[in-house]
Amino acid sequence: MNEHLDPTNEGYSREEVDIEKALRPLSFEDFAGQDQVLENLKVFVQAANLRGEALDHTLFHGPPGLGKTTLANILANELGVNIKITSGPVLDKPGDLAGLLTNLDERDVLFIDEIHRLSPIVEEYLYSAMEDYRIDIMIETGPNARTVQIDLAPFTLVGATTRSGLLTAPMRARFGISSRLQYYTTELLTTIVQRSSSILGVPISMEAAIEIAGRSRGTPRIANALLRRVRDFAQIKGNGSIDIKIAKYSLEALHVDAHGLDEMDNKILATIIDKFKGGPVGLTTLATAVSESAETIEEVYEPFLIQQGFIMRTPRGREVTEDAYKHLGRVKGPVQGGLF
Ligand SMILES: Nc1ncnc2c1ncn2[C@@H]1O[C@H](COP(=O)(O)OP(=O)(O)OP(=O)(O)O)[C@@H](O)[C@H]1O
Ligand SMILES: [Mg+2]
Repeated sequence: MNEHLDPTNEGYSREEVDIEKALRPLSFEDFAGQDQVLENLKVFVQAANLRGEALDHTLFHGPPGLGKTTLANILANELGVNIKITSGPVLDKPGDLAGLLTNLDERDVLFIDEIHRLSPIVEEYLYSAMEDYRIDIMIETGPNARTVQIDLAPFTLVGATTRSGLLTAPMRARFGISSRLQYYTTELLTTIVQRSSSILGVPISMEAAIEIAGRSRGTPRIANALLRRVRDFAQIKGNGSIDIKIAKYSLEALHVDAHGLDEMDNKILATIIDKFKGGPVGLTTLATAVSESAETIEEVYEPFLIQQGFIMRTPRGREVTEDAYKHLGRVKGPVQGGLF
């Protein structure tokens, strides 16, 4: 989703990636929103610091761009430890993981992004590391090959996933702390846009910040990406500062939807309306119709559409609301009247 707005994607310049880094909050203090999650984490981190112990293994789940990676880094900062970063698909074999694990110092954070994509064999290998801080490693090869058990420094595994439904039960059970991140309100995103503008050194009016925030699909990553594009327009077509006029002009030029809905969001709504008379339609049927997996629809797209009041979940399936018809400029129900 919004891949073109994701600066971690290929095709983005070094500069964009650097900006992304500069905008990333580094402490609990800088991090806006997710109050409940943050409040709990602060307590757990303080307690771990007080006892000089490693923080419990922590799982962050929720849609893309809401701050999972950011929070993993913040945890390491607040614990005063190092962080090693890897991701599920990168860890091919247990040996890759062993190398990382044995290099961790006491209380360090090992961050595994996309943890639902670990191969089963690597995942299994991780269990004993998480539970007993112990792993088996193979030494020598051929006829002398044997495994020895080695102890690891007590560490914290931080896992992130957009698809918690794909995590295995044993994996999930090994996380002492599990937090689901929520979409951000326009108010929160407004403060994030203002903070980012001040880091970028671009003046922005309150009205403009609200406009950008409102079109960011509840997502800080999108808010920051839109801000950077609007900044380009302001510098080239305006006087460098962002007011409501240049903000609206730029968002129009970028074809950003008034609610920040992306292509797939709109496709889901249009499909329910056009192919299923507005619903209710079952999740798997809908998934097939829009060529996306049921899990992705359920975990990535639907929560935002429900939060925005475009979709309802009913016992018989998904239904669109009046607002969805309005948003797409459609008329609800059988066409009334007519010429004859
Ligand atoms: N609470 C926040 N306050 C300010 N900025 C934030 C916040 N959360 C996220 N951001 C910004 O949004 C960007 C995206 O966040 P992050 O990379 O942590 O998302 P993610 O949940 O890991 O996404 P993905 O699932 O795609 O990996 C960050 O670089 C950061 O600048
Ligand atoms: Mg991430």
